[in-house]
Amino acid sequence: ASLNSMMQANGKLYFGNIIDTNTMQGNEDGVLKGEFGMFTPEYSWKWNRIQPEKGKFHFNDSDAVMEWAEANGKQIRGHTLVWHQNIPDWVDAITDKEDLMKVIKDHINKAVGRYKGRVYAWDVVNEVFNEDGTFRDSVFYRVLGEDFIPLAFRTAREADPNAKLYINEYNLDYAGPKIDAMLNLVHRLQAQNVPIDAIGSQTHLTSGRVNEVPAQLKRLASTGLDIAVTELDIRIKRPVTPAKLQQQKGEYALVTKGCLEVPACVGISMWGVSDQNSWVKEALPAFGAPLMWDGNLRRKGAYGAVDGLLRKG
Ligand SMILES: OC[C@H]1CNC[C@@H](O)[C@@H]1O[C@@H]1O[C@H](CO)[C@@H](O[C@@H]2O[C@H](CO)[C@@H](O[C@@H]3O[C@H](CO)[C@@H](O)[C@H](O)[C@H]3O)[C@H](O)[C@H]2O)[C@H](O)[C@H]1O
Repeated sequence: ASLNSMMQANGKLYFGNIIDTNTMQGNEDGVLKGEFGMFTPEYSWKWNRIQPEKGKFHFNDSDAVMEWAEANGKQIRGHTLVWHQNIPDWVDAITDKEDLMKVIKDHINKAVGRYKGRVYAWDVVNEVFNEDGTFRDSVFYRVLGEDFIPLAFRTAREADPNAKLYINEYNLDYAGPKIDAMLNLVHRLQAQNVPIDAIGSQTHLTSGRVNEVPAQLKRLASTGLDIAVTELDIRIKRPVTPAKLQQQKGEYALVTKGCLEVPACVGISMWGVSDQNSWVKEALPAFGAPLMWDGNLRRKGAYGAVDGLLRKG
């Protein structure tokens, strides 16, 4: 039984992972198709890929990802529409309110409209907060303040009334000003009847700092929205040792159990298959071995822990 089918047997919608042009025909293809049911495009659906120049849209790679999913009976979580990273310079340079609102609406209408009725969800806004709970600096916040968030959600809802609309963020894994700010923002959006359906907790974790995850998932669920673990990996401070891998096993089980125990948690998505191809390798070289398969695509103890937990049901 696949992780996806066992997750469904436990009353959830999916167990997912990432996909993109670099992995669609790669050596992970078999594991991706065999284990996972929901896929998040790793980079080809981001603004700098879809609209690198104003008014010029490139959908070749994003179409290929959508067609790969449909050809293999898989679903897609669109990622991501409004994010401070991977923004072309022409967007970053905008200073006029009306101009930026028009540009945001146009981008969302084109990107969401193209896959209308074909995607399960969209990460509408991504990573809007600093660690201290203040809003992160971005062209969106600089020019429009917090208003870019309701604008993005309302536009996405009109463009695809069926897609689940997410706000997605990292480091919501422990109590502190960032998750407090997220909860307060969601309450403000709900009070304004902004069409937000769910909160995505990326869950990029550091081994040894995992224990609060279940409690924080419960807090996110207290908003009444769906929640999901959207980008799971648990990186280990180097050197990676058998004892640390043993600890990681328990941590993968704890996060999975944390989602199983919260009815509002619809599913878990991983951010990669093999340790070899993880973003952690380049971005955080002091850490390693964050995923459930090793560099030779052998299942790690982490896989066994999750598999065992889901089988127990
Ligand atoms: O940073 C990790 C997470 C954090 N949360 C949000 C989530 O979206 C983010 O994911 C990472 O987000 C990063 C920025 O978009 C992605 O990095 C992109 O990853 C792509 C594929 O490797 C890179 O594209 C390749 O770049 C190469 C050199 O520039 C080119 O030669 C390749 O043709 C091109 O495909 C992009 O430059 C690089 O920006 C990572 O794959 C992806 O794992």
